[in-house]
Amino acid sequence: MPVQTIPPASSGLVSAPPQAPPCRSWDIFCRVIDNHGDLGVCWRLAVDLAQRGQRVRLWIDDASALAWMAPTGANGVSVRPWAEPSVDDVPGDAVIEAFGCDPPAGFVERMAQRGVAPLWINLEYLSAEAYVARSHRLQSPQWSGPGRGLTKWFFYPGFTPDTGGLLREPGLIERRRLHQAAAGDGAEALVITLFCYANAALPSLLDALVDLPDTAQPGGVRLKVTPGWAATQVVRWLGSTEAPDAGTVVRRGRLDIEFLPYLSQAGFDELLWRSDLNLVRGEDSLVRALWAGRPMLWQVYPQDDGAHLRKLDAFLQRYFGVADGLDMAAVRLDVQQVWQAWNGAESPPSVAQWHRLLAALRGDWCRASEAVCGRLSARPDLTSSLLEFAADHTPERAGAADRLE
Ligand SMILES: Cc1cn([C@H]2C[C@H](O)[C@@H](COP(=O)(O)OP(=O)(O)O[C@H]3O[C@@H](C)[C@H](O)[C@@H](O)[C@H]3O)O2)c(=O)[nH]c1=O
Repeated sequence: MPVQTIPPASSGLVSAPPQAPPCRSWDIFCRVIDNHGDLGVCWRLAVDLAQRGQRVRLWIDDASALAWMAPTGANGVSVRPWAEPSVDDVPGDAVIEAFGCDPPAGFVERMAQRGVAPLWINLEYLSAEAYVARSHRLQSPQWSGPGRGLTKWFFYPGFTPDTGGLLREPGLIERRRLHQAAAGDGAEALVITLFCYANAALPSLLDALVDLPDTAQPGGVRLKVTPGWAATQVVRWLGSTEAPDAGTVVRRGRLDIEFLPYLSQAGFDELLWRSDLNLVRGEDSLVRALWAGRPMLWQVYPQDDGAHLRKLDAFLQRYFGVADGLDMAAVRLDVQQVWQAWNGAESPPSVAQWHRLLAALRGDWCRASEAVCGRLSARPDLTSSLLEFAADHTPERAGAADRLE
């Protein structure tokens, strides 16, 4: 494979490793608990590893969503049903257990029996909270059970250099910028993408969009509504009970509401790139909205004990820390407040507050979002960190380090 030329680190465009890493085989285990994020993250990681020359098997208990998320599959990724292994299923060089999903006991036994034990990684959820950096790369020796004698390593994605970083395929930001440049500035209508959970602040946004004065947005607004919670709530706000077919557009004043089908991940990313405001949820679409370089509001997966609000605060601190010094003073307070309200921590924003934010979408807020993307994407990405971790933990290297101590 040819050595790639990469721009200098200061440009923020570095996204390809300087040299192809040695080919290893990876097993990724994923259980679909709820929603689409578990599979979404595992699929992106599997494809990213495969595109960097690795061999990947993705073991999954429910692959049905791949029919729309990845209808064409991906070279180098083999999707396997979650099951006890057959005699031919020799564990690969590295085994990733996504989100503590407990691979089948028989597979873990095989890992312990392998001549050279695989590197066993528990890939955790993304958070900006402080425990992430503290827990990243901690090891947990297995004293009993099928994996006895093996070590499991905790690997945390994150926003800072002392974490595993964020998923970002090589060349992604460059491709996104080219796509946006080709689409040209400012389609007439303001485009807003809606992907959310049950959200008490949503009606206030819809009311504000219908009330948006002609002078504020002469081209009107196009709201793109994803299937599921988003569509159900918009339908309720429209006073209806049944979600219309995908592709249907409903008009209210100068607001066009378009009901979308499920898109492939690539199509979903492009949707975010073409939007002026991305309302996203969960961790995977949060990251993709950051890479879109456009204004966004994130709804954290709600938890009964309020843990999501701590997660939100930690993220906002990080986000506005990264945005420090950027020219978004005029909207900063509104963005922070509306972000809290979007997560139920405050009462829904007023129509006037929404209007102030909407007015900044193609101005300060947009420029700040691109700058935040540039700063975050200058850091190593998650797949590169995993490959580096695997290189540091090949048995030969680990053995050499042991001998030196
Ligand atoms: C709407 C849509 C989403 N997607 C993809 C993008 C993402 O990979 C995935 C959505 O994942 P997320 O953004 O993470 O949101 P989510 O809400 O679906 O997933 C969540 O589930 C909870 C159980 C977890 O605890 C959360 O951490 C989170 O992962 O679906 C498409 O590919 N096409 C689409 O049309």
